[in-house]
Amino acid sequence: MLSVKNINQYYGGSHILRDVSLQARQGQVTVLLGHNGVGKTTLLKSLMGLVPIKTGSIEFDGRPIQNATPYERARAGIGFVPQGREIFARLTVEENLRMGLAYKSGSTPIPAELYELFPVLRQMLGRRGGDLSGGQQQQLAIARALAAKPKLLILDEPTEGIQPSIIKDIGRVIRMLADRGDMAILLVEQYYDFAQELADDYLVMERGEFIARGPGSEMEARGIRQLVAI
Ligand SMILES: Nc1ncnc2c1ncn2[C@@H]1O[C@H](COP(=O)(O)OP(=O)(O)OP(=O)(O)O)[C@@H](O)[C@H]1O
Repeated sequence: MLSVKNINQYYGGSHILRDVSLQARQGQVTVLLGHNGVGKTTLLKSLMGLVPIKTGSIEFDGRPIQNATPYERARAGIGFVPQGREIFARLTVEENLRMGLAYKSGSTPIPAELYELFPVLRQMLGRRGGDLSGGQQQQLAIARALAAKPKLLILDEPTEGIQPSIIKDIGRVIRMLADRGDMAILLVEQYYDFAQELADDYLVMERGEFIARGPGSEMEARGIRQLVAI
């Protein structure tokens, strides 16, 4: 589904991503862990085309996309839930969901399934995004990314600052989407228990490189909890 090979990225003279390679497969949750500032968000932004890469290739659905614009990548089927959610505070919940369909034709309906995944959104359709709680905004950000039915869903720290009951709901949705088998999920996460529970595969980044990777079932035995502990 997603195949990334030897990406190198720089901010000015700082070498941020160093020969990063990874795969995200359909029906699986690939979890990326690492301390603050190691380059996780930069990697996700590189995958979305929001920051340029110097070298390396990104293949999605069998096609190279490393030169495509963010818009083209979204259109190709990549949904992105950014760190901090980036909800449009002055737009309603419904308008925020419609933004997820912005590149589709005007008559494309908001999939009803989104309200089954996140029932709270249906009750709040007319409310402004900025008036939602942090957890509700996170659910809205995920639903907005799902509106266009992506084949790859990328999430950047969806549990950050969110209360435990909503974290559980979000975890359930991520697992369910992966188990359905038609979507690949790439999850950046610092909350170890959440990451371990969801991971089919894991990657650990340090200073722009992967220092550990393997099946999620082996995370505990391989001491990944200690490796990423703050
Ligand atoms: N726009 C930018 N210009 C210059 N340097 C940047 C920029 N954005 C990030 N950096 C630097 O690149 C490095 C990687 O940052 P990045 O945000 O990718 O890390 P991260 O692993 O996602 O951290 P966090 O968990 O805190 O979000 C950091 O040293 C950061 O200071």
